[in-house]
Amino acid sequence: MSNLSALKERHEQRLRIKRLMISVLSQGLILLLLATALVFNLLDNVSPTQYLFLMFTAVITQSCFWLVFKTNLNLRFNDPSLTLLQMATAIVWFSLMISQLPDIRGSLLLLYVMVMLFGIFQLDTLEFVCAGLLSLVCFGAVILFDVVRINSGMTIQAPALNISVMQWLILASAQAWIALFSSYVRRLSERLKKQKDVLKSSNQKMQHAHDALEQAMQQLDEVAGTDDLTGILNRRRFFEEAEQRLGDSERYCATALCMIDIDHFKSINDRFGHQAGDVVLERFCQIAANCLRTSDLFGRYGGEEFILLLPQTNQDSGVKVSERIRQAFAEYHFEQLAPGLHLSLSIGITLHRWSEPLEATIKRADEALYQAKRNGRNQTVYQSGAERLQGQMTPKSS
Ligand SMILES: Nc1nc2c(ncn2[C@@H]2O[C@H](COP(=O)(O)OP(=O)(O)OP(=O)(O)O)[C@@H](O)[C@H]2O)c(=O)[nH]1
Repeated sequence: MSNLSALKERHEQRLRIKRLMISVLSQGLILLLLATALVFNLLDNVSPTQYLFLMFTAVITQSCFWLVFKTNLNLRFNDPSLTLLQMATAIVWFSLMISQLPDIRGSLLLLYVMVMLFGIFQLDTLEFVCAGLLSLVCFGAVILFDVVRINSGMTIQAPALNISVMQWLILASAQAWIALFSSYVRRLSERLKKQKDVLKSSNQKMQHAHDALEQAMQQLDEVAGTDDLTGILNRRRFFEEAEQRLGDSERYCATALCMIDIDHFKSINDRFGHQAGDVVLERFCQIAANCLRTSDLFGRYGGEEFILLLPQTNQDSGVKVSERIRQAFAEYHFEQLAPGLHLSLSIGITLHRWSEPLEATIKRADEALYQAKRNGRNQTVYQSGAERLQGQMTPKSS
């Protein structure tokens, strides 16, 4: 058995024991009510010995069930919950009790109905009908037992035969009604289950279609070289152009590289929807583009992360450009999404070292970006290769 199914089995076994505890509690409650009635002398025909006998049989039967569940013996049966067996035991026990309490027999018939409720979701129609018939047979046996004892000359307190027969008929009608009701409930729950499965599989199909569409759009973007949503360079084209620019650059000419990430962008999608997220991305690109020179390279690195290559830019100028973008974006009011909504950026910046691979520069800028996130976001962090220097930091609440 795999770990997962063992875990599931343990969980179900715990549920079965919980269900047993509910039945123990119900029986305990009935015994408590009986004890109260005895203490207040409301039951003339029940002796303490009879009461103790009822209690003893209840304890014995429920302990047996508890042991069976605890030792996992129940797993050998077709229905490991042993619902039918538990119901049958309860029916026999209630019949025993009913036979001893002729004064309140009419009201005690409710207990049979109560037992049937335990099986509504667990038993199939045939098992349910069998349980109902067992209750009728047991109650019939109680009436017959009274008749036999009266005919053999014993003086016992028992309802008149016609009343008993009437009670039996009422119980039979109630059980027939419950059997019909339970089969209706079962059919309904099976229908709901089927509908849920259909819904699940069509959701999966839609998800596959959505993924395929997204993949196709990504491939189109790749071919076009620009990002479909924002219109700036896509990752592949940015790399191609950046490699070329760095290859052509003079040894002593500084080039800065920035990684830019919109803070808490996921929460924008979650709060206002994916389309609102797209609007933010587009707006960010427009704001950033307005802060750049035509010679700067601006690309979408992926998701809500953007990349900037600033040729002929040293540390001071690079940090200034980053801060200009960060501040312009922070000042923008996204009132179409929510009144008073301002968003922020975290930016990591570094200088490209002559002849180092582009990936190494990006890695350093990325580290600076994560430092900016760790510092609390809404800021620019500069990282040179050897030491880390924090750039402008003007945290602004969004
Ligand atoms: N609307 C929209 N969302 C996107 C797009 N691409 C990626 N995303 C979403 O961007 C979110 C990125 O979330 P995270 O990586 O957790 O980052 P974050 O919420 O900004 O958190 P921090 O970076 O730690 O501040 C994910 O929910 C992606 O689904 C896109 O093109 N449009």
